[in-house]
Amino acid sequence: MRVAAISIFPEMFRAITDYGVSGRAVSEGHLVLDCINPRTFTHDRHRTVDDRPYGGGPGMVMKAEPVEAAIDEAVERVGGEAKVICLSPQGRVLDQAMVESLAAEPGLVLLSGRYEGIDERVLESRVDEEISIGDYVLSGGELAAMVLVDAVVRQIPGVLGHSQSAVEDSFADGLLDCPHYTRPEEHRGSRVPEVLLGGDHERIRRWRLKQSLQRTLIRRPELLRERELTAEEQRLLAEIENERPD
Ligand SMILES: NC(=O)c1ccc(N[C@@H]2CC[C@@H](O)C2)nc1
Repeated sequence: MRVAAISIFPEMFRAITDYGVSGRAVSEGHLVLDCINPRTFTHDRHRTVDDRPYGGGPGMVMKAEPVEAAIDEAVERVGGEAKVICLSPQGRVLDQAMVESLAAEPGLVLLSGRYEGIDERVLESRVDEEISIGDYVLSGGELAAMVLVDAVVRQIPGVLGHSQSAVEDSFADGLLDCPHYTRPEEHRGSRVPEVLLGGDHERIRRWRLKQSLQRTLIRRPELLRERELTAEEQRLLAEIENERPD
């Protein structure tokens, strides 16, 4: 997948190109991430990318010209067919379904604003979609862009080894993840659940599914309302309801 990130702080993206799963995706060629700085497309001595807001008010606004020139360069780098996304609190909130659909795109241009935002004429004319990673304000779109790239890159075949299949990711099946344990069996007086110490894989699978259902019911019940439940999941939920303290 080819991604072009537009930001006045391109170095920030080392956080995903130089580490972990996304870093390996880059080194193995599953992900190509170009960073493009609007400042490159300024022509004044101070390389100005921002200016005061019409109508007054605090802060500065990113000028349309340098950002649009950066978008042109980004679309070319990505190879023409690119979805141009701006990260902002005004966007549709990212969820796993959107992540999976973005992973199917041939190329993405991710626009990260700073200051109070980007001149609206850029959003109107050059941005296909605004996406938010949640209902809170950040100082810039870069961290949101990196969250999106990390989630999307996990969906690319070959990025996660068999041992980490994205299919088993908690949100992949619409449930919260089950608890995880590793050695030692007893830690500060707390023991690993016995079922996990045995070798009965079917019993372990069922226990993990029940744990995921229980956690989802307790912490995020709205996720269950949206989800088709298998017969087995319905049975396990009934068991959970019967076991719940009154
Ligand atoms: N929740 C989010 O995804 C989000 C994205 C961007 C952002 N802040 C930038 C700074 C200026 C403007 O471009 C938007 N805050 C929150």
